[in-house]
Amino acid sequence: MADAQELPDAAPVLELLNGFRKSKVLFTLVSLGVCDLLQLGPQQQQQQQQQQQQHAANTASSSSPTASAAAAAAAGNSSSSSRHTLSLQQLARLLSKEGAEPSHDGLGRLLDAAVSLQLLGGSRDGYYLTDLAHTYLTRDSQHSLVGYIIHSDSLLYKLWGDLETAVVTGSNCWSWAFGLDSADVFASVYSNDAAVLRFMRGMHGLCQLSAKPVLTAFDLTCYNMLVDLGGATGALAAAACELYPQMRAVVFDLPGVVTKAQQHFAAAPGVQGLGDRVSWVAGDFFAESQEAGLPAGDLYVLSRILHDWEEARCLKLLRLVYSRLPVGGALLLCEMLLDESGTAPPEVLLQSLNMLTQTHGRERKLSEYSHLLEAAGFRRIQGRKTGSYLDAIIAYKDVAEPQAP
Ligand SMILES: C[S@@+](CC[C@H](N)C(=O)[O-])C[C@H]1O[C@@H](n2cnc3c(N)ncnc32)[C@H](O)[C@@H]1O
Repeated sequence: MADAQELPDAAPVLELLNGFRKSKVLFTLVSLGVCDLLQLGPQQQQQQQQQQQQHAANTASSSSPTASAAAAAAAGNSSSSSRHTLSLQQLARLLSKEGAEPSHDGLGRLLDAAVSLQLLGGSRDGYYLTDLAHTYLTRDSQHSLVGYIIHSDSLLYKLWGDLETAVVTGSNCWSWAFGLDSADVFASVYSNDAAVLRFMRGMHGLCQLSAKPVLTAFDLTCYNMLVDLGGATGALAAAACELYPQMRAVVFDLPGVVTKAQQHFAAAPGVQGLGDRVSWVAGDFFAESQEAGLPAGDLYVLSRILHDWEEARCLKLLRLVYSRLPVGGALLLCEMLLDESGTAPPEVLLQSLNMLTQTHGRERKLSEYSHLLEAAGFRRIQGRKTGSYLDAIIAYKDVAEPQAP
């Protein structure tokens, strides 16, 4: 047996072994709403409690300010230089459910772990949000990742719990983890109204992270009408209109998603103010008769769409886009690019496993996207690593009909 000195350091194994614990601290901190409470601070908390009491006493009053209005006001006032602090006792009281406070011991351990992970600062006498948490872990932040964190906690964590089965069978985990339909992925993702909104909030936050880098990876100044297929909340479409003053955009998505986008996101920061430059159309890009359904444009976008599907459906969608584009038009793909070796970067390989647990798709190399795009008729295909969450690929329609392969 090898001498102890010859053993490789076990630290990387222990780091991997414990990785899920860190994720779960983040998930629990956010799902309990600790960061939102710290963002509000004691004054706003008191104000909010008074408003709730007033509201309860006078339910007829429709002009009572809401908690989120108070949160927005607090968000406006809050900065890293004027941090709110709440003690363990205060937080426990604010987190009471039906009069029962959470265990001070349990909550204290969670909060101290969050301090060690640089999500919070302070100690039991007074915790506060770090800049990181203030920006990404509060619901009302313009850059909030709370939606994707809640989605990860409520769905992905359980789907990944069945990774071994996914690996052995080569298919997603919806039926094992939730008893849902593994064949109809989006029917499973959108299993109820709350799930639709949760997924959309998740997509919104992540999309905002890389919208600018993917939209500036290539020169898009000559396009006037962007069609974002599967564009969900309109985050990317809105960012495109902000970056390119000549551009208008239409977001195409499933009917239930479009309804929610119009209800909940049309007034979101970044989307609001663009007037009628961003609009939504409901439909199904896999429906049989698509000629009339898909909006017309000179720049189509597929952002995190192809990674949901196997090659046959990707090709079907790419051929449809090609047929709808005018000559001179382009398609922008926003996806994570695998290196040509197929063994890096790690985050893309992990995302490909993530797609295995929940979709029919995978992450791909530029050469694999090129192959699909060429088969659909596209030419002059270029890929760019953006250094951000998503990479960009552009492909052009130079001739009216796809050439025979
Ligand atoms: C992974 S999300 C990507 C959302 C957005 N493009 C982004 O990057 O944040 C996939 C999107 O495709 C939409 N979608 C799935 N199947 C669709 C279909 N058959 N027709 C239209 N949209 C669809 C979903 O509703 C969802 O908004």
